[in-house]
Amino acid sequence: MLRVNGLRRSFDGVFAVREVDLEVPRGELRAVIGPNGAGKSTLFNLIGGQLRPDGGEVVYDGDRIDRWPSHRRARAGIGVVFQGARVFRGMTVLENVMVGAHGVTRSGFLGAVTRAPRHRREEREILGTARECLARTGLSAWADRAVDALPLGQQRGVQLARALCGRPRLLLLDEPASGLRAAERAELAALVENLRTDGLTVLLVEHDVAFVSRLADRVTVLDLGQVIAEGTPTQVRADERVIAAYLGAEVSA
Ligand SMILES: Nc1ncnc2c1ncn2[C@@H]1O[C@H](COP(=O)(O)OP(=O)(O)OP(=O)(O)O)[C@@H](O)[C@H]1O
Repeated sequence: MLRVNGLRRSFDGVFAVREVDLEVPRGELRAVIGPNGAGKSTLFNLIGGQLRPDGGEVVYDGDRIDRWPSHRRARAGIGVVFQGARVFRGMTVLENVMVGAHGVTRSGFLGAVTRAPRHRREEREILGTARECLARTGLSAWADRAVDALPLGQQRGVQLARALCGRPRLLLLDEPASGLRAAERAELAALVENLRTDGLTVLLVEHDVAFVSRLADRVTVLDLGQVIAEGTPTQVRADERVIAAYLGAEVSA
């Protein structure tokens, strides 16, 4: 489903991602972990299309996509939930989720605003999709509530539902559990697990090893922009290079 070969990206001459190889089969939930500054978000943005690589390639479903703009990747089925993403305040939960579908309709958001007949038809389709995605994330009962009124855990659910509205086949999640309380993390984990059971391929970038251990089929560990280990959660947790990278980060923090 996703193959990354020799991917490189530097900022001001310093490598953030250095010769990274990654292969994620269809239907797998892959976690990418690593200490602060390991290059996780950079890798995420190189796959999602927010950044261009200096070298190497990203192949998605047989197509080389590393020069494609992010909206083309979205249309091809790559859904993204960014680190620290915000909900649209002042809008309802349902409206927040509908925004996710506008990007993939032919008329887009502008068409929805001008309300031509075809756009009205698309608007109805979008509404249906949004309701379906809210149901998938267990948020239907909140559809007409102001999104600001929801606790942070459920706001993350709204972001997930918004990404699902684009009907992704590969879902990229950057630290979705950050800032959540233990019970909210558990709920989010259950939600992500359900998506995987539905057949979605998921790439989950996360700092917290415990969170991914329960969820991931396999884990790729980055440190200083390079892959230092890859395997099942049990394998990487026992890996000496991984332990050293995390301990080193704590000592220097
Ligand atoms: N836009 C940028 N401009 C300059 N340097 C950057 C930029 N983005 C990332 N970096 C640098 O690249 C390195 C990797 O950063 P990145 O954010 O990818 O790591 P990370 O593993 O996601 O860290 P965190 O867990 O803290 O989010 C860091 O040294 C960072 O300072």
